[in-house]
Amino acid sequence: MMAAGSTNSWQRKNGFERERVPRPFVIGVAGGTASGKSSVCAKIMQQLGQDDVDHKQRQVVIINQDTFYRPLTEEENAKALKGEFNFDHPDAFDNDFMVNTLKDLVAGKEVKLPQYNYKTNAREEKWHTVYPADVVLFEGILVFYFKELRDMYHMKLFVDTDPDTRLARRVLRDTKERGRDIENILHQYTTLVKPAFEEFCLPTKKYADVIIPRGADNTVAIDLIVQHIQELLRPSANKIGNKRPRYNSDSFVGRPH
Ligand SMILES: Nc1ncnc2c1ncn2[C@@H]1O[C@H](COP(=O)(O)OP(=O)(O)O)[C@@H](O)[C@H]1O
Ligand SMILES: O=c1ccn([C@@H]2O[C@H](COP(=O)(O)O)[C@@H](O)[C@H]2O)c(=O)[nH]1
Repeated sequence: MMAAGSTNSWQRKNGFERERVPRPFVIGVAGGTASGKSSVCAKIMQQLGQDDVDHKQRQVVIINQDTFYRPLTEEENAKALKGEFNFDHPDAFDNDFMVNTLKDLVAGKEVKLPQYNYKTNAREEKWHTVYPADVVLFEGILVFYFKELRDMYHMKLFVDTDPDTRLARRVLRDTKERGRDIENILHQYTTLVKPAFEEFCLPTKKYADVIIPRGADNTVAIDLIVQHIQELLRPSANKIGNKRPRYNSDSFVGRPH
């Protein structure tokens, strides 16, 4: 008889090599600006029952790629204030910081991260701690662009929302929440955001495992993704030879902290 968790030669030959679902389970969530990436992640987190959990105990964490914008020079900052700095180009990010942070989270380490301030186009001085979790959602416009990052995801989601809808949402959001005026938003969007989306973000859609049309409105897609995560993280689903357990939508089964 074979011990639970071990593989026999037939299983190895037929690709049943993976014994364990990786922890943390890392999910990349890409998509254009204002496509609903944050909203989709928030819904996943909520449906996994993690909303009311203290941040130190959370089994699911959301990391926003905007956290990793590199500090600007004075000259770049002057351009940014006029909507003329390209925040949608891969060079706008501190790539090492981004990759090392994700590596640390994958290694089960806690990390310290700044809060990004869209009004000053800079990181806040005070940094906060993100604790190890079972599921890491890493979301941003270019999270599929960098191969080193791409290789760390166990699941890749692309939030695919109509560009007119995205622009309308961006105008509302950036006037209300990011201290911008409409002229500045439209100038930045037409000269930088849209061309960069077409050059750098849209071509990465091909890497997605799941494309989510209409973002957070797509409850069917979000329900399926949440069910899949719950099933993957159920302890008995980690063992080859064990029967798949019945799905229980009431509870998220993760590592006790
Ligand atoms: N389904 C929706 N209907 C209406 N507004 C939405 C919807 N999804 C997102 N929004 C709004 O659009 C803006 C961008 O959404 P967000 O989830 O932050 O997108 P992203 O993270 O891709 O930039 C936010 O102001 C958000 O409240
Ligand atoms: O200082 C900044 C930093 C970023 N942006 C814009 O933000 C979006 C990315 O955030 P989403 O939440 O995905 O929309 C990107 O398109 C940048 O243009 C900015 O304007 N200023």
